Amino acid sequence: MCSPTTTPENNNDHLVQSSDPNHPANLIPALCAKFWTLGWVTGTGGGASIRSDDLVYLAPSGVQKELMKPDDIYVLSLAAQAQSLDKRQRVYLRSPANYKPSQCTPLFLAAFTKRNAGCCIHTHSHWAVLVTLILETQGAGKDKEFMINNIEQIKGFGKGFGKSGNLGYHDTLKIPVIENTAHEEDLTEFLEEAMDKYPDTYAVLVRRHGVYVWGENVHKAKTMCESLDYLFQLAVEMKKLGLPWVTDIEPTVPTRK
Ligand SMILES: CSCCC(=O)C(=O)COP(=O)(O)O
Ligand SMILES: [Zn+2]
Repeated sequence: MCSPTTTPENNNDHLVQSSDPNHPANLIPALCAKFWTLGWVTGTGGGASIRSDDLVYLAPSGVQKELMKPDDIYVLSLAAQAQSLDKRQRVYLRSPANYKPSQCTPLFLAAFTKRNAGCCIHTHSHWAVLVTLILETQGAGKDKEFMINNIEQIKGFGKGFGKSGNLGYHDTLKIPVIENTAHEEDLTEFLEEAMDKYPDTYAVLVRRHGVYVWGENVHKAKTMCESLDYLFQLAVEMKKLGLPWVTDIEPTVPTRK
């Protein structure tokens, strides 16, 4: 089914046709195929979206994300979307036939418009879900953010939107947690709220669901998503061993003789 802005005759197919493996229409299927092997996008859940200047590339909804082809990709213009009178109506430059756009679309758009991200990844990783379940057992108040420090992989994270450099080993990484909703789109207002409350965050956990991670470009979003998944898995194993996620190890200054 095409959106009102496209017809089968004018579906801007050229926007998803490129021999460049780094073109977003080629990269989204390639990334999702890799993410599927990690258990991040199995059973049609999860996905990824890429922004290139004004254009946003999106997957269809409910498809096996590891089997997607460039021809399945939706393309949306942020400028056209901003000018649209009805903000809930999406303005697609290209709509593949017989599909609906990903339910994650408004959440991806939040990362692009509020954080100027170039890529946003949504996973249903077991580790992300388990971390939110562990936090849930700690009760209201303590269940709204995941915190960890003094682990080398924390250096895989940027300091925050508009800031240069990465977090250090002794810095505490904080990832907000929002509650799940019956429909993915309804998460948007809570994701945006979490972005406002945690202006430096590059990720938001969704309880009993997964995680959204974004970055300035594909490389940075992927690096942070991988680092975060590593930390979530580590945190689950640490919990089993009774080890705390946050410790007050003092920074040591090496003395040279
Ligand atoms: C079993 S997946 C349920 C929907 C969801 O959480 C998700 O991330 C995938 O949504 P999409 O519309 O992209 O298939
Ligand atoms: Zn999801």
